[in-house]
Amino acid sequence: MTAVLPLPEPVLVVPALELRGVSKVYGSGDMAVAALSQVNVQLQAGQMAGLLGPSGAGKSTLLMMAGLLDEPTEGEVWLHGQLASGARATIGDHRAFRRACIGFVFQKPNLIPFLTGLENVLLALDINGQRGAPASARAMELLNYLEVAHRRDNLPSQLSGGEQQRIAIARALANRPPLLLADEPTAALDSQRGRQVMTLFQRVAKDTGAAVLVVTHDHRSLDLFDRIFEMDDGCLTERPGGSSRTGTEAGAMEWNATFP
Ligand SMILES: Nc1ncnc2c1ncn2[C@@H]1O[C@H](COP(=O)(O)OP(=O)(O)OP(=O)(O)O)[C@@H](O)[C@H]1O
Repeated sequence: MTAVLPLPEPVLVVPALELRGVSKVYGSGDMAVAALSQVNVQLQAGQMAGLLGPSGAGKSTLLMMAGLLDEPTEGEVWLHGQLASGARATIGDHRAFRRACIGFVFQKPNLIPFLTGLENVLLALDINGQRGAPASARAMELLNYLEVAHRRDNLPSQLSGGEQQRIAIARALANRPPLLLADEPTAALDSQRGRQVMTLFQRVAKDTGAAVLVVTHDHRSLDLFDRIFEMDDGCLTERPGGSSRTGTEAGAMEWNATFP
C-alpha cells in the first residue's frame, strides 16, 4: 500500500501593501476633483514597483493613501494584513504605525541642515527610542550599506545631491520598515546618479524584503523594476513586463526584519 504523505500547509503570503477599491475625491460640489478612481493593487514583500503617469494623474495621491498620510474617500488600505482605513480599521494610530513601518523618500532629501549625515540618521533612530551604542552601530551600518559612510561627518550643504539622497534613504530605512515609498526620488539628479539611487532601491527590496513603491518620470531606469504601474486620470493599470523577478518569485519572499 502506498503511504499517503500529508500535504504541506499552504503558505499564506500577506501582501505588504494592498489597496482595495480605493477612490479619493478632493473638495466637493463643483470644486470636486476625483484624484483616484477604484484603485486595486497588491504589492508583495521584496517587490520593487514603479508608478508612472502624467502630471496630475494621481500618483502622489496614491502614495499618500499607501503611506497613511491621508484617508481614502472610499475603499480600503491594507498594510501587512492589517486594515488601515475606515470604521473596521485595525491600525488605530496611523502616526505610530507610519513611524515604525513605513519609510518615505521624497524628491528633495530634506535633511536637517545643521546635522551631519550620521546625525540625520541617528535622529530617525532616536525618534523611535533607539539611542547609544546600538543606534550608532545601526546608523553606521546603514551608511556603509548605502556607500556613503565616508561622508558621515559632513553637513548636507557639503554633500552632492546623490549623497544627500543616499543619507535620506538610510534615514528612511533606520527603523527597518517593511514598506518604502518614494516620490520622484531621482528627479533632482542627473541620469547617472539617478540610476545609482534607483539601483539602491532595487538592492533594498532584494536584501531586506521590503516592498518598494517608487513614483518616477524616469523611463531610463524602468528595467530595474519588478512591476510597472501606470496611472492615468486616477485609474491604475499594470504594464506587462517589468524585470525577471515578477509576481510569485519576488512575492514568495519574506520581509527580513534583521537586514540591513
Ligand atoms: N489637496 C488637494 N486638494 C485638491 N486637489 C488636489 C489636492 N491634491 C491633489 N489634487 C488634485 O488631484 C489630482 C491628482 O494629483 P496628484 O498630485 O496625485 O497627481 P500626480 O500624478 O502626483 O502629479 P505630478 O506628477 O504633477 O506630481 C490633480 O488634479 C490635483 O490637482
